[in-house]
Amino acid sequence: MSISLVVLQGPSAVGKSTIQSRLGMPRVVTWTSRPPREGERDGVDYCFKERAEMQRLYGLGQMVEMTEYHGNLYGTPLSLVEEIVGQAEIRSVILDRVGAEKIRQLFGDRILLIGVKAARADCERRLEARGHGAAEIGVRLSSFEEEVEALSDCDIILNNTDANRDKVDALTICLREGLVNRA
Ligand SMILES: Nc1nc2c(ncn2[C@@H]2O[C@H](COP(=O)(O)OP(=O)(O)O)[C@@H](O)[C@H]2O)c(=O)[nH]1
Ligand SMILES: Nc1ncnc2c1ncn2[C@@H]1O[C@H](COP(=O)(O)OP(=O)(O)O)[C@@H](O)[C@H]1O
Repeated sequence: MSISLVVLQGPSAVGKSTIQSRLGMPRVVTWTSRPPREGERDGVDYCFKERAEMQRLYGLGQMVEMTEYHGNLYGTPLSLVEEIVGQAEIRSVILDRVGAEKIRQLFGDRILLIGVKAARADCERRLEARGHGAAEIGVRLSSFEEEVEALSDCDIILNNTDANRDKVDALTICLREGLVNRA
């Protein structure tokens, strides 16, 4: 087994970014038309792009995949995939189900697809703490159940509830050590 890319998938606020940062692997920074949240930096959290530019590049075949998620575009430009192929180091990326499926088609067994879930009530609390209002939380969690169901295609599912935090931390470290030592 030789993994090139770890993909994290799951509903809003289940803890994908938290787990990604604990994995400690270089991150693939994808593109979005969503405006940056407070504290997010262009080129670090996402490359923040105009919707029209993303659509134009998609039309030119320069995006490997692109998806509309709750009113915003998210996508992976071809250049990022070329970067992954050219590097020995394992990278990580956060994608929704559409992106994960496409990347799996391209990378086959070279991806490890980690599904992340949590209790809906935990996610609501986390989104509230992140400063989202009730309407925004409603939108972000409107596809919660379908997104959790879609995780059945993942290689591993981490149940990142508030109560499981320490367990998930420990598992994430095991995963990192196992993957990096095998690379
Ligand atoms: N297909 C695809 N999905 C992406 C990409 N980047 C991010 N996403 C997904 O977009 C969704 C929304 O991300 P974001 O707006 O950061 O909200 P959050 O999940 O609440 O932190 C998440 O489910 C991500 O998995 C991408 O390049 N391609
Ligand atoms: N197991 C956990 N228990 C409690 N809070 C958590 C847990 N995992 C993540 N969080 C917190 O939940 C919030 C959302 O996590 P984040 O990683 O940004 O989610 P996502 O990337 O899936 O939207 C953050 O404030 C994070 O610190």
